Amino acid sequence: MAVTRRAKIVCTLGPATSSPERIRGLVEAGMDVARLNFSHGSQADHEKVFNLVREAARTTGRAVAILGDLQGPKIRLGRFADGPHEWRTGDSVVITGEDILGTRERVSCTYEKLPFEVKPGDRLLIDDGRVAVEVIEVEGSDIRVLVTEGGPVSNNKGVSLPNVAVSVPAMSEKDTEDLRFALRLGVDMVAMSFVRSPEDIKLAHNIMQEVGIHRPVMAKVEKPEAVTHLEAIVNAFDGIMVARGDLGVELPLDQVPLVQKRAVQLCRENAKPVIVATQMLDSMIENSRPTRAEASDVANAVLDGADAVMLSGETSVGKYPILTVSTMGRIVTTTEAGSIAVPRLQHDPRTHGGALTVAASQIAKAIGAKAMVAFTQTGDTVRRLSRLHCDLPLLAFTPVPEVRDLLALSWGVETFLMPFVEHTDDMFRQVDQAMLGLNRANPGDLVVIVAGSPVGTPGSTNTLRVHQLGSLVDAATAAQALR
Ligand SMILES: Nc1ncnc2c1ncn2[C@@H]1O[C@H](COP(=O)(O)OP(=O)(O)OP(=O)(O)O)[C@@H](O)[C@H]1O
Ligand SMILES: CC(=O)C(=O)O
Ligand SMILES: [K+]
Ligand SMILES: [Mg+2]
Repeated sequence: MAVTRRAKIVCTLGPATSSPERIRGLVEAGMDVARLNFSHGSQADHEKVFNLVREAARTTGRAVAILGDLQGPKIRLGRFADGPHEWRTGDSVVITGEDILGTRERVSCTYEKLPFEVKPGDRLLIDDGRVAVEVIEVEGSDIRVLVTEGGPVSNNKGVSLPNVAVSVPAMSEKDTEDLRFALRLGVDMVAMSFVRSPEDIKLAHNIMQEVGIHRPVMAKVEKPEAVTHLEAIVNAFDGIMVARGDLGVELPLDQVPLVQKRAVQLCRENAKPVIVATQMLDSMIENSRPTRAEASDVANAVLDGADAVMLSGETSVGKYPILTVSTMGRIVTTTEAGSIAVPRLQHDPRTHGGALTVAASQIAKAIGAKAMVAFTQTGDTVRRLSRLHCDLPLLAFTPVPEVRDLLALSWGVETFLMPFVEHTDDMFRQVDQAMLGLNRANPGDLVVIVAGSPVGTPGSTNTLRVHQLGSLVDAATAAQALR
């Protein structure tokens, strides 16, 4: 059974990737998760691409999950009446809390209280720090600023205030509406931006409760508060995105690499999926080849042990979206083919699931098994296998669609949505059907199966079986295979 790429690829969709052809191209190039970024575009735009992704997944037969990424409490510039402008160093311009259609000289921002929360001398960074301005004075709703580092400005660019604790709520009205919309649309998972506390997940859960649709929620780590409470946030949420774009503005830039490594390791210790995001192949927005530094960045995220790597502007607005995905896929595959191991877990797994999965991977290697298989109701067992980054194929069987969807993010996991298993014989039959039916292995090959008993009871992971494909083995045969 050939193992190809194991780390997953998340692609942000946008104007460059809104046509059926482009979306199909992304899927064929290896997109595992499509990110709908609610910071940009209308709900109608997102609905359109949502349907195109589902369509492309169906026609290609590839599993593609859809992530709805909420804007979060980010302050942004409003819209300009007449396209992008250049703010030159030394220019004096106005950012206003008033809701106006902007000009080069005066543009609105999405947080009307901003004029009351800044003071002369404060530094504002626009578009992930590409443009910097300093507050000169505040007159009513107008903040007069001096451009200290010039550059282009355009619609909805982010505004960060690294040293100002602004009092924006964790979910804006827009976020609430977008979340309701995304849930009803059918997204597979949700990301909350600018998470500051483990409690923030409750805001999403409340809305899920109200709508009656529950989906996994990822926390985007892009605030100093999230770095401070990282472990609690990893525990509270279903996974993490290291959102390096805003993180590198909110924190001194030089801290980003270590936060990335710490977040990836913490997620692995806790068996939660982790995405490394932003600027991974940034120069491919314009060029058909990435820089060597960018190739190394993707490779190093994989070697850190990330479950997934993400493309943003490269696929949403870039010139070479599909080429970028295939380039990223190649870098990942080549890196994984090298014999450099990801860091070891820093703790010895002690939960039943944790200990059993470590044993399963050792046994699988020792007996030359062709794959590891996990039966899971929550996804937890298979995430515990995934975090070990074992070379063998890793198959998850679950009757729960939401579990399959979140597993789209987990390193090396291929998921089969299967009917609920009542007896162990059903379990073996499902494995045979998947592996032999799809020509993934031959009769007589061994696989190691981890499951719970009684079968189908969440949290009961306690069974490890060696199964010979094509035979309904009993315990004696399994024991013999183990010898
Ligand atoms: N749907 C869209 N319509 C118009 N412009 C877009 C759209 N999506 C992205 N862009 C442009 O591409 C840039 C990069 O895209 P990306 O999706 O990474 O946005 P971002 O603002 O950096 O993300 P985030 O809000 O999550 O931090 C954006 O800043 C924006 O200028
Ligand atoms: C992805 C994202 O939101 C960031 O990097 O800031
Ligand atoms: K967003
Ligand atoms: Mg961000």
